[in-house]
Amino acid sequence: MSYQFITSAKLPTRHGEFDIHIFENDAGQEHVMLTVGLSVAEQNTDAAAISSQNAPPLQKDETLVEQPIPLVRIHSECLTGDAFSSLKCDCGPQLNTAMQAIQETGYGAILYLRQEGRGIGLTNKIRAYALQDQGHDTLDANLMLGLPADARIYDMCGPMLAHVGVKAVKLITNNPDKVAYLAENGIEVVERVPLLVGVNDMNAEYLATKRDRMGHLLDKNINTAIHLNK
Ligand SMILES: Nc1nc2c(ncn2[C@@H]2O[C@H](COP(=O)(O)OP(=O)(O)OP(=O)(O)O)[C@@H](O)[C@H]2O)c(=O)[nH]1
Repeated sequence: MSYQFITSAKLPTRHGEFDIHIFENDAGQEHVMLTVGLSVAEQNTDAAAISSQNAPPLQKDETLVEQPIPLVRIHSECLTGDAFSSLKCDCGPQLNTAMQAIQETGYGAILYLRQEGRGIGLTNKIRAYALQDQGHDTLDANLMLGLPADARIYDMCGPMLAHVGVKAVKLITNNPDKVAYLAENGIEVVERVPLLVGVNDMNAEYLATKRDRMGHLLDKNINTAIHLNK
């Protein structure tokens, strides 16, 4: 699958102003990147394309100040959590906290990947929720539908980060798959920043299942974690 940068613009939010960049894959699926303090890598700008046709290659400026490592969140789409403030998961609070943290550092990105429901899509996620209403956990519900526990891929992250010249990150996640993907694809994860926010009575079991059955790096005491509920 190949991924193409399409367009970008400014996006003011209640957390501060981001640049929003749209990428599309061969199937026309759109992925989104929000950035703060990151510039489009020189080889990706129109100016660079023109200058490379007409001028000798640019020499690296030895006097350039080294940039800090950007704070990055790879976030999979969750319509119910991100838009409707669902209490069944921690997605909305995670997104908001990450956006705020990245604004505070002034240097980073959110990669918002359109793989709803861990990649099984919205309709199947709601089918899985119906099974969860009957008492099944988040993993078994997917399996009972004949679907993988997690159908996501992270292939788009490399090209998206390359667009803004990012080769090393501080990654906000509890999911070891994301760390492994980046490491296997030449993006250094200098630090994993854990994120446990928005814990409530309705999602504590969901988080415990992700910890106990899906390998997520979450503390033993999810129930006693600070309830930020941002
Ligand atoms: N199938 C299914 N998907 C869910 C359920 N609850 C949330 N999701 C989806 O799970 C995904 C969560 O993705 P992320 O926010 O990237 O989080 P993560 O993979 O748990 O890893 P972190 O980086 O630690 O947050 C989103 O695509 C949600 O739509 C559920 O019960 N079933």
